[in-house]
Amino acid sequence: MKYAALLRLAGTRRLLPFMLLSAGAATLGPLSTVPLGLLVSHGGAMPLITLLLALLAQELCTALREPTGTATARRIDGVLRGRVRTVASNLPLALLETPATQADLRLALHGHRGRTPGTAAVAAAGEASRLTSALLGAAILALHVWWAALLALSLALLQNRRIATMLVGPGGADTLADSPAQARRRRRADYLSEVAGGPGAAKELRVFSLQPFFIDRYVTAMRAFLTPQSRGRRAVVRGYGTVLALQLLSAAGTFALLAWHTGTGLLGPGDLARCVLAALLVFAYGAGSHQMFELAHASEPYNATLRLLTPTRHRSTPDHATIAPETTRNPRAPKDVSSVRTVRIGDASAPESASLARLATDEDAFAPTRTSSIRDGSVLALDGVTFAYPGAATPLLRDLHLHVHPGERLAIVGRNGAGKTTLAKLLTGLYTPTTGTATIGTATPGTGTPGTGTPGTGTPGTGIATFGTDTSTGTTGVATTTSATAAAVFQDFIRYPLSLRDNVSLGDPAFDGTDADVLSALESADALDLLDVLPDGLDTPLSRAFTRGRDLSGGQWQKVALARAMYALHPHGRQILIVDEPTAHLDARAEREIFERLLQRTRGRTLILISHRFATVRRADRIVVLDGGAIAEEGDHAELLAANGHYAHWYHLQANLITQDAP
Ligand SMILES: Nc1ncnc2c1ncn2[C@@H]1O[C@H](COP(=O)(O)OP(=O)(O)OP(=O)(O)O)[C@@H](O)[C@H]1O
Repeated sequence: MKYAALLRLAGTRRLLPFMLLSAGAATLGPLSTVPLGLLVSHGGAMPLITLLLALLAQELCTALREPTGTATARRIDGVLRGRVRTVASNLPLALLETPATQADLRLALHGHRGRTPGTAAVAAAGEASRLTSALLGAAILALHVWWAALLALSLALLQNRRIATMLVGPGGADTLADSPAQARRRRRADYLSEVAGGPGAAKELRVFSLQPFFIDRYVTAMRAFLTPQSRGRRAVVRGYGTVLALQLLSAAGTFALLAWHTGTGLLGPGDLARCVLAALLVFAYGAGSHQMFELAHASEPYNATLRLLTPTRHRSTPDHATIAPETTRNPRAPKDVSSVRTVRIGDASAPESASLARLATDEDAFAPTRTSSIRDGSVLALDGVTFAYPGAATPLLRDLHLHVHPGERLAIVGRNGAGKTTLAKLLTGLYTPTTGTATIGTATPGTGTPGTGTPGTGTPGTGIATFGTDTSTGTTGVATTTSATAAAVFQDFIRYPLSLRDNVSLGDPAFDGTDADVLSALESADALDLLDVLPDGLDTPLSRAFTRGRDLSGGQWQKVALARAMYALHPHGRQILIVDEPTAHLDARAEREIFERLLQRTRGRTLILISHRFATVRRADRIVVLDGGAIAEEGDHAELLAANGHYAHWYHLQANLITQDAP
């Protein structure tokens, strides 16, 4: 029923032909028993023509149902996937990154073995059509010999149920294939197959002669996956014996009854023919159908989609922040903030029992809820922020207080894994604090009205996004933002398989920049010389998957990512730039060049720099040293050297490394 309810998502234009054809396929078989009976009992051209037309129409309905069903399923899946994408793009980043959310997204967007909620909805209609046909057949049979109808129908229902249990019920062969243990084995085998045969690992495999090792592991993993599955399949083959026995019993019993009644003269030849055709329709239901697989396999993608579209089901953290005047919610926020903008994600009150069909058509619950671009000024503040990744036993960062002033150049340093990138993501609203408050907004006092911010709207220059503990409900606020205030280059920047121009101008798709802007960004990232090696200049696709496409070296890609961020810093562009190890792949000359231009281009804007290179870090206005989940030291280069703590130690260590190697 839950699957059939999804059909309405397809819209009348697609649904109507499909439903009409399904109804035709369901009823024309039983209806053709009438001309058949007449033909056998009285002969004549009319019943013959009617019978032929009925059979032809049934064939047509069955054949045309296939493509209309596919179109219906696609439309339903399109609607659901659109919803899922909207929700995913509004999920808190830390939650989006969890394996559980990723698994749900994979299922919701790609289905399971080609089965989706859409294919299940169509299969549900198909099953309903088969059942209708069987019931009508049984009714026709009952008109003549009611106990033959009872026998055939009850055995057909029994067979159908038996097949369903055998194939897809608990312990059935296909549930075995879908069990978490089997899914793990399958993933392992797939991974090993990819490593052993894919291009990604080919270099290392050859250098270390690892192919035999991985092939051997793959064979073992595949065997571990296939053995229980073959056992399950053998059980199915054995189980089919029972179904076959029931089928034989049903056919023998029904036909014996019909023969007996024919012998007693109760059934004439026409009645007998009608009854035989009606009985065959009932038997067909007992034989099962591929639609039963469709229904069973769709449960995983259906449930994953339901979890994603029902935020309260899915989230391990509370999922909404309410709109409230900033002063009541965030007493420690900077005084010059001008208004509050709070972000709502989905509908936190969505009932547990909500059906997917209803959720998918609830316009209010999933309207895009991004904050507007806030581009004027840049207050960044963390107040008493503690942050733990979902599922982590202990917080990574504890009770942090950090205010970044507009125009400040702040460097964050610390050991690997200290939480520098995480801190930068908190500062820009990409992550939401587990407790405490992160404030992101403007420094333009006097504009805007506190508490009037509406998600998705607002005037640039008056907004402030506050994320954190929601004192009105006692929950911890979870909100997301695209961090429209900030441009960023993270360590895992994206290598878009698009043209060089697109790779740069994606820094701000809303900015109608020219090629001159793209070239200027490339120049700032010391990447102009790329144009000498790319055959079609800015139009060259940066992927070898395209004709005349080119791949780039690690350093060249990093320059392109930097150029993308530089592009976002156009005169009306982003006010904050985060660069996470921006020069890790670059040679010393390029590093120096780029850093100078970075400082120039971010003049008057906020720069947050994460780097292990102290030659770069030392030029920041303020350096924050993260250690043990807290800010251990804070100050400018000279102050931190004088303090003689971690920073001084690491700085001297790096300096010594270079001077020791010097001639
Ligand atoms: N999405 C995530 N989910 C769970 N844990 C994460 C996630 N991202 C990072 N971590 C964990 O948080 C810790 C801090 O990571 P982070 O990237 O902030 O460190 P970092 O100081 O920037 O490190 P590095 O100097 O190596 O880049 C690490 O232990 C990491 O494993």
